[in-house]
Amino acid sequence: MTRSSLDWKFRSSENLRFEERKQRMAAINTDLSVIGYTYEDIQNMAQSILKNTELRPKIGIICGTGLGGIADIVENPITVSYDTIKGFPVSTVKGHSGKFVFGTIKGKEVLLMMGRFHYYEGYPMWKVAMPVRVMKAMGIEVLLLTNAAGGLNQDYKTGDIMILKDHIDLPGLTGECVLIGKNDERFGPRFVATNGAYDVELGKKFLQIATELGHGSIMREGIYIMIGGPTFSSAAEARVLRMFGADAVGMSTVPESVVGRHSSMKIFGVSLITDMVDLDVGSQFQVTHEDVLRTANERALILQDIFVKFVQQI
Ligand SMILES: O=P(O)(O)O[C@H]1O[C@H](CO)[C@@H](O)[C@H]1O
Ligand code: HPA
Repeated sequence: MTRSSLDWKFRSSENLRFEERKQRMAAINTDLSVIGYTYEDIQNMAQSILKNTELRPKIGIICGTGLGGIADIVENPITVSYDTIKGFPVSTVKGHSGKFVFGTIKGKEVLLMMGRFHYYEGYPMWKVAMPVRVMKAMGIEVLLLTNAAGGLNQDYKTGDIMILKDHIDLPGLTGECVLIGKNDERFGPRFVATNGAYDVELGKKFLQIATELGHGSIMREGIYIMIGGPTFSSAAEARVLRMFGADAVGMSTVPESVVGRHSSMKIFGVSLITDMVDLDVGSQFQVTHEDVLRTANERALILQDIFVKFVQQI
């Protein structure tokens, strides 16, 4: 074979791979029979995002509903909108703006995800947490998860801040685990222990900083349970969740935590208790997304203060 025909063969196979990749990325967003992003898909997304910045942060923060204010503490922010990243899902929930923010907090490099994906938006579970794999591919080693959650523990109050000691993966327990599907060992092992997922030292540090800043009275440590949503729990359901041992309920975080653990990341999780879940069967109390956003807004400055010091000390 002559050199030029070899070149041609090489180039046409490259083109073919490019075409296949393009079709695959399109199918990922539209065809539910496509399960998962390949390792190469994830690497490509990570590389395309990193082209926007010279920063290479090791700390990643996922901002929960209404908690995007954490980005206000980021110095010299560089934003990368999700809709500019080929194959990346889009945010559809109010309070999730849909972009990555690179920058520094008191000089320490960070990467924020302003806008997470939820199962109730219609995304398959594997897609909900795939940004965590992209973050890992970008070099993130410590993952800080934040969320808005409803209080189940009757000692809690709206506005409390709960450090996650553990979680209950209700969808996972009922057959919708985020790691279902073909496993690529380059992401992590087939079977993964999720016990002890939340780093104890990070939890202690967060609590200590919050207490030093004078917020000790609103700090809690507890167990988060994930429900699929988008319905808020009925009182009878909430009683079951409480009986399971959960202190707070939400519709996110657990898939990200599981994928983070699968990817050998250090994980910290915190819930802002945006509302107290009614356990009184027959009560007409109805919580709304606006209630959640309002509490998140009210607590924004406190969370920012804690995060500035927390990130500095990681
Ligand atoms: O978990 P995050 O994304 O913080 O949001 C919580 O708030 C929304 C409900 O108001 C749900 O999406 C729930 O999961
Ligand atoms: N239930 C479920 N998810 C939530 C809640 C809640 O009360 N508040 C914020 N996210």
